[in-house]
Amino acid sequence: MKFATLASCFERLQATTSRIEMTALLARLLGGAAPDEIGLVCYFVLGEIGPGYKRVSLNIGDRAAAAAIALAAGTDLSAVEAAVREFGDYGDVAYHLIEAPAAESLSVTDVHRSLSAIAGASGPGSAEEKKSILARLLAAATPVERRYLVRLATGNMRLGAGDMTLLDALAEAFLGSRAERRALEHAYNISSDIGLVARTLREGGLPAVQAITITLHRPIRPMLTQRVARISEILERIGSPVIAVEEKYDGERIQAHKDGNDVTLFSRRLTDVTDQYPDIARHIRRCVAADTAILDGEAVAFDHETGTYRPFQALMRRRRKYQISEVAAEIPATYRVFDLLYVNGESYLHRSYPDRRAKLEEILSRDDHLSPADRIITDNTDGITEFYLACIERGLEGIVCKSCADDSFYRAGAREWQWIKWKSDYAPGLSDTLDLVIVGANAGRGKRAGTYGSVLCAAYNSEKDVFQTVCGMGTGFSDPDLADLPRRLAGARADRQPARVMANPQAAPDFWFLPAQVVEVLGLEITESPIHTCNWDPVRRRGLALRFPRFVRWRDEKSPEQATTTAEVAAIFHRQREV
Ligand SMILES: Nc1ncnc2c1ncn2[C@@H]1O[C@H](COP(=O)(O)OP(=O)(O)OP(=O)(O)O)[C@@H](O)[C@H]1O
Repeated sequence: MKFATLASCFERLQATTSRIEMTALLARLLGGAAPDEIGLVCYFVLGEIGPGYKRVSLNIGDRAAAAAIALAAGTDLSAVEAAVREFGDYGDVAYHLIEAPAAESLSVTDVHRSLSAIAGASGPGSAEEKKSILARLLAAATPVERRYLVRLATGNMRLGAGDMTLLDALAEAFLGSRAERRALEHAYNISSDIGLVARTLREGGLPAVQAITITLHRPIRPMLTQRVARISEILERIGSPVIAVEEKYDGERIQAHKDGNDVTLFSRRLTDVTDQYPDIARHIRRCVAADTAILDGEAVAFDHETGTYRPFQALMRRRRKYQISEVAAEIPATYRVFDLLYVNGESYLHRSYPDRRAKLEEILSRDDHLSPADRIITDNTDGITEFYLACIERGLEGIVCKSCADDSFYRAGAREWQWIKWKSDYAPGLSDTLDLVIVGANAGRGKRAGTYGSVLCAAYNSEKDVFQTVCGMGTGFSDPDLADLPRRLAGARADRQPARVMANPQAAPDFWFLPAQVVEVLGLEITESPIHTCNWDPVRRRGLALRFPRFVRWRDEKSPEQATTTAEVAAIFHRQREV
């Protein structure tokens, strides 16, 4: 496939404000891709050059992009900088500034090869090498291609298509309808690699996709928890006669892959964080009695002298330090394992939670640094409440209740009623904060001139793969947070309402943003609203809104699709009413 075909599809994707049209455009594009290209096309659409978990970084910053554009255009840096002031985007600068006619016709594979060479360049002289590879690509390209080459290289693709939109498009192209997306989702959930799913589908059809299996060092998308409004609802919601109540740790979710002595650790966003936790990798080598295994658990900072857990912030301090081995000694992390997904070549996803837990206990030799999550088994609410209070006393964040039924499988990537969390109350009305996605902002006035006065926040509708607004938020920010807002949001600026953002005209902000930044928000209650589109009822012309939202913190470890869902907001609203 010619890269020009891709670039012209990208132009159309950017111009559309309809998700259905976006899916149709992508389906047509994917339908025309050859087996060895289709995976690359998927990565490019997502603004990447490989599966997200591989952490392939091109490391082309604004300065390097400017230098490459100058080289390809035969001008100096000051001309590029002037054009950046005029157009505001390096892709547009490359489009306008480089005048040479396209030297050759680039294929998708050519572009991927060159970008991979840029990613692979390291050591002294690599900055020069990256610049000249990019300049050569730009010189060979047409103006529209240049726009997207620069956006790919600088990590600013901003097409607004997410992985679920791509799965819909693949289903439409190869299985006849978007309704078939579910058939592809499982393969994606256990491989976290949309390129692989696309390639397999293109080559071998649905049976081949269904044969995709768990592979070590390739992350599985994590199973997630639901929430309820009252502790007394937990048993009824889970629906199994006995449940397990586990301690809830306030640390970082870590999926550990052990392959002999080779250990890989993945974060909640499925990036490789092995370098961040050399201590945990060591404990896993020592304490896991299996040749191969995939564990799910939480890394928590633990004070071995006092035997108490330390807060999430302590763990995050490790991240900022360069010399991780030194900080690891100062702030040791322990690994509390709550699930087993795979052992000695066998998937455990379709085993019940009690079976998985029994095997987990069999293969773990527990010590201070690594142990299965502490828990009780109970059939009554008093038992749950007692354990919860004891957890809070020990400085934990709360509990996670889990079904023990025969069908309590590990549902990769799903948020269902098999796992329910209960945390200490943050606010009188809500039992939890929401994680929302910033999709817009209003200009600041007075004291806030130069930054934003408020941001427009949205929840994720996972059924439709769109973002629906829930509130405008202007309070809770510290002065430094406020001052930093424009920088934080700069990369996501969009010149019109993005296709996957649903907002009513009354809520239209001064500036739009593509869904990228996730923020934790505290609020008083959920109410009906004629303005916000969360769970929009077209007949009553009402959605749901969060009242009195306050900024709590940034959730950089979450992707927009991992934000609070509109279904969760609806569940909170209905339960609030019952109370
Ligand atoms: N015993 C446990 N079982 C499952 N998850 C646990 C447990 N202890 C701690 N956790 C953590 O709790 C998280 C879910 O609760 P929480 O609301 O704190 O996190 P979140 O990031 O806001 O939500 P989510 O991960 O569900 O999107 C899990 O992702 C996991 O990292």
